[in-house]
Amino acid sequence: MFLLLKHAVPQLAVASRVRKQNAFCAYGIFHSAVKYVSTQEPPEAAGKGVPCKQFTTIGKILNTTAHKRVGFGEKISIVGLDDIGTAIVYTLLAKEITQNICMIDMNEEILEGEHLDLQSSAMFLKNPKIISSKDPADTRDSKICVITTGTYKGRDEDDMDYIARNAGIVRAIVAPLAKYSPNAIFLVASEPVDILSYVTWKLLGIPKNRIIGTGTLMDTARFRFLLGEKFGVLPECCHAYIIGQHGPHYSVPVWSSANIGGVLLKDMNPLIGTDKDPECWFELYEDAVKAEGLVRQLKGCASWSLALGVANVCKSILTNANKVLPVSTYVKGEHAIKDEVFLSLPCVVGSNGITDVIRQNLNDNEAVVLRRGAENTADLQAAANKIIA
Ligand SMILES: NC(=O)c1ccc[n+]([C@@H]2O[C@H](COP(=O)([O-])OP(=O)(O)OC[C@H]3O[C@@H](n4cnc5c(N)ncnc54)[C@H](O)[C@@H]3O)[C@@H](O)[C@H]2O)c1
Repeated sequence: MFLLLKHAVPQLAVASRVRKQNAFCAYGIFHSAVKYVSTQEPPEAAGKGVPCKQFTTIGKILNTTAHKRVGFGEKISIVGLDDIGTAIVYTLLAKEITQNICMIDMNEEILEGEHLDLQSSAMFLKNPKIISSKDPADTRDSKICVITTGTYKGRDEDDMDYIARNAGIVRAIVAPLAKYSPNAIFLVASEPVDILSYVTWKLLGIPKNRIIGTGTLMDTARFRFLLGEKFGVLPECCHAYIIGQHGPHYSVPVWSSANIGGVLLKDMNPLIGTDKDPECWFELYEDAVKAEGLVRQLKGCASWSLALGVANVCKSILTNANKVLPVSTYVKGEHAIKDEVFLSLPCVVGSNGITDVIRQNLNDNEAVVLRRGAENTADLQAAANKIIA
């Protein structure tokens, strides 16, 4: 079932949009007379009580008075529908994590285009229910709201200006989302992800277990990929984490507990991860955290990998799988962190969001870098605090 249009009616005043409108009419979905295409409602009679011929035909074939009940599963709303948001929607549908999606953006053309594209794939999916809208009211009763709105940092832009701008965007969207889905879990993917997770928590005042930032999930995924390549085993069998602040500056590769099949790498190579290691394993970490910037330089943004990561978190929530994932959470008090910040630690993710934080046995150096990242995040957060005060 595809629903659209209440809030995305094309602007007929613009010539090119008129052409687009006509093209869409062939599908009968963007025509103003057709508000909904629904598998749940029986066809209405057309005109003044005279049944439409088409519906008469349907009535000869089907018992149209019987309502067809379709189970769509729990609803996931994705806010921000450019490269990242679109990749997330596609991944959620293709991996059959939910059949109940709401796509929100302020750009009507993106909404229409993506909706039409996805509608064309209904035959290959499981007849999903997809709503496209500018109106946050359409996210009502979401189990998860994924935030991917944002802007990228300008080449010479000051950190504080960039943070303030993206905090302002989050401020504009999260309160209406929480109004319509008061029990939702908020999954923040927008950058800077740790600070925007904090901003979401501060603005909404909801329990911290219901705010999850993608944090170092992708740093860890890339780290495990590179380890897997070295050892010739699946990345998921490389038990290694990058924690702390997302990105290349204050994230922490936890070499002290990295293991393959229960064998600690540091037991085989006590210098592993240090700059004194003759095997230079620290380069794996450096490559992992630099990869996102490289992808961005080459193709705009790391959309597919992040989408799979987000889908993985969503699946753990919807199935109450209690997966342990390195995601951004409230960390004050963990590892002697004094600042009120969100950073990544291995977290247990289930139907209530983050239900536990794993207390890793970090070595002194790892704990120091983690705390330094917390201080740096708190300093940068000052720009966001001004916006949300
Ligand atoms: N967490 C990670 O690992 C990671 C990786 C890559 C990118 N990102 C971040 O993900 C975010 C999205 O990336 P993208 O390439 O899709 O970004 P983008 O800036 O191209 O797209 C953002 C979308 O949000 C929409 N939008 C902006 N303000 C809105 C509002 N108030 N209401 C509704 N829609 C609004 C825009 O119309 C646009 O479609 C960025 O913040 C980016 O930095 C995160």
